[in-house]
Amino acid sequence: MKTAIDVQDLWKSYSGIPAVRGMSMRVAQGEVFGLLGANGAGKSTAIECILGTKKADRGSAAILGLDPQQQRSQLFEQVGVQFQEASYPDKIKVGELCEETCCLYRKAADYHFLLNQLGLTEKKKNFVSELSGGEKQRLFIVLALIPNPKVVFLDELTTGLDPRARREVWKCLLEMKKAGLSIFLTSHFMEEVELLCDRVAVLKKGDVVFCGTVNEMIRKSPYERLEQAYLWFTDEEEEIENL
Ligand SMILES: Nc1ncnc2c1ncn2[C@@H]1O[C@H](COP(=O)(O)OP(=O)(O)OP(=O)(O)O)[C@@H](O)[C@H]1O
Repeated sequence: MKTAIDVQDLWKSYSGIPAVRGMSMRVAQGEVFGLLGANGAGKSTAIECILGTKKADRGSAAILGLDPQQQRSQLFEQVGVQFQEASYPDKIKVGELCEETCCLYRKAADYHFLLNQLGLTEKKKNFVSELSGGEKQRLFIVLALIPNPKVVFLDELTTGLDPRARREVWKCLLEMKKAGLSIFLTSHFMEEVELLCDRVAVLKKGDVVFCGTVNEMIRKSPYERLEQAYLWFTDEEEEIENL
């Protein structure tokens, strides 16, 4: 199977305090891979080092065989990214933002088609600031898909959404998965992880403490549910009592 993302012994510290400690993992093309971990475990730092927007102290990362630092422009054309705190000017309309994003790419997708696929056609003339949380997240998916990417990175895409909006986003992601896209996501929702992810890695204070399928993760813990297994791997056992 072809490799979409290859991370080898990645290290990153801030002022001498390690945030990611020797992360290694491979994501196959067409796979949905989930990076899990508590707040501050190092997920966003890992994503930024993999994408090359932050420089790792040690180790290497390749996306589609390309070096994110040395081959930025080639990579930019093939990778879609949604960051946790994506911010756009308030006074821009949905259609305008899509058009501006399309201008950045040589082979941009037809954004009208994407807006339609994600149920946002009627919002084309609305200001981005007028969209609901769920609509905004769906717009971020559209923007991430505009490059016609082979790989997309989604950092806590459904955080802050109500259950129905979250399910709408899941439906979109399942469609993307069916279309063969490689997806690297972070999430705090175990239901989402179970539904979407082929494999997961669990980060604890910068260390990868588990990498494998959801079923393997449950089997390797003393528990029967993913949420309990996750808390066990991250040493938050006192929380399990409350589940
Ligand atoms: N620019 C920075 N300068 C200093 N410390 C940072 C910086 N960015 C992150 N950190 C620290 O690195 C650690 C990992 O942070 P990171 O944002 O990668 O975690 P995360 O797993 O993505 O968390 P969350 O789930 O809350 O988004 C945290 O202790 C954080 O305070």
